[in-house]
Amino acid sequence: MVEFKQYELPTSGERITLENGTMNVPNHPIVPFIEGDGTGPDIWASAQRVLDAAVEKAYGGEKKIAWYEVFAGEKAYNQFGEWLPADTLTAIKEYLVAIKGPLTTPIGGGIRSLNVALRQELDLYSCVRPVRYFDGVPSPVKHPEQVDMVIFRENTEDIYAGIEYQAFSDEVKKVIEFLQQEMGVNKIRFPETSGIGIKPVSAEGTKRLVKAAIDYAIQHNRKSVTLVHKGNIMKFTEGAFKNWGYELAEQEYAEQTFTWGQYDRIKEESGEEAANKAQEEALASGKILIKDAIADIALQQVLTRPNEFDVIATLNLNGDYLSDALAAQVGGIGIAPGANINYQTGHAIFEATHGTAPKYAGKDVVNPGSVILSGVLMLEHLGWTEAAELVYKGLEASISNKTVTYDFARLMDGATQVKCSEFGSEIIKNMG
Ligand SMILES: NC(=O)C1=CN([C@@H]2O[C@H](COP(=O)(O)OP(=O)(O)OC[C@H]3O[C@@H](n4cnc5c(N)ncnc54)[C@H](OP(=O)(O)O)[C@@H]3O)[C@@H](O)[C@H]2O)C=CC1
Ligand SMILES: O=C(O)CCC(=O)C(=O)O
Ligand SMILES: [Mg+2]
Repeated sequence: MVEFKQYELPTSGERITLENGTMNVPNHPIVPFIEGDGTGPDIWASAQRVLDAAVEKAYGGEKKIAWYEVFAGEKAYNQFGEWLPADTLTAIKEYLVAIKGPLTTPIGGGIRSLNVALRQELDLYSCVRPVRYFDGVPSPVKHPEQVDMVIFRENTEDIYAGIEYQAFSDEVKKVIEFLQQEMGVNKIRFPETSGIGIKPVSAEGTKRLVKAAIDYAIQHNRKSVTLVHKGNIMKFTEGAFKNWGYELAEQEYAEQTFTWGQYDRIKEESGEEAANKAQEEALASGKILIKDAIADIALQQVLTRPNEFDVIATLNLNGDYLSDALAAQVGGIGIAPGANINYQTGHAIFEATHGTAPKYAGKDVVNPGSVILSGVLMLEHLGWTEAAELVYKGLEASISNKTVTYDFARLMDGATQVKCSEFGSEIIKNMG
């Protein structure tokens, strides 16, 4: 039996478990939730109502989520004097699947990101962010319906891991001295006034992420996985990510994939025509194309040629940039869901792509769509697809009736602008 230092045990529900790779979901699973900072309480309240209504409607009361509040961020600090109490990690480890609102990270000083800490502590190495279009959502591009991509962002490494030394500190002096004296580095432009950030990227970290992306592509009949990297400049981190990605595909998925690495080798040995033919045949036989793109041009091409991108596997920072940019194409960050998953342990935290949007905190105005859709990803993860479908139905109808929150209303002709809580009610009403 789990023991908490400060939290009370859940009063109802049962544990979700993972045995031999199979998840067992009881009818009343305990699901820890973190409300979040800023707009978190508004969007979480709306999302919880929508998810409960969908489950109730889909299963007539037979299934029900036993929500269990755990704490992080400002609420945790105010109640327990800690930003991320150990009990929160214990609870998520114990109950496997959790959902959270956004948490604030100060810029340039103060605490490090609690969002990143949760991903690192639980080793949630895959940040999965599907980007798809819902009919009627206002978009800045001509063909938003062509956007149907799923980003697999490595979630534990890269410059995002937070290994940084502040300019003028004793630590940074040591690091710079080491680099200059032991490693012969003479390229630090202003060594006296530099901060230093370190970017670890490993073969294991890359391969488990790319494996998750390829597995997803196979399970969901996707056509390609694009490895997005800046390997021309950062050869041994981003370049290695590309090479390890191809290596994994060729070693572990030879039957299911064809890579641009293979294409290049055939081209070199037998010419372009032979390489084109080999690729065509592989794709015609249903193999998934594993290709790559350098991050800067990828950011342009997801916009100009969206139908050439399907599943994307990328490093932590590229994935962060790419997820907000892609969200814009299909109507913005108000409907951009995500999941942080470790496919081995089964631990998963579902969360929106956006942050706390502090200027709207407590105003009940922002779009709860991202957390609602993150909840839908969670329902799908639990196998509760009937409930997930109901939320999609309610959301699609609310958008097509043009009864929407401010972010959509400001771009839609003839829209009725509703509050965050009212949008939740609208979705529930439109579930049918
Ligand atoms: N996973 C997490 O918990 C994340 C946390 N953060 C943290 O959040 C804080 C604020 O970050 P910031 O850079 O301002 O980015 P935010 O994503 O919080 O907000 C930026 C803008 O996005 C729009 N937006 C955000 N959420 C919604 C929503 N639900 N509905 C409609 N529009 C929305 C608003 O645009 P507009 O002004 O046009 O209305 C808002 O001003 C920082 O501390 C950051 O570290 C950031 C990202 C992820
Ligand atoms: O942790 C944060 O504050 C920002 C995280 C973020 O932007 C993201 O995960 O997309
Ligand atoms: Mg981000």
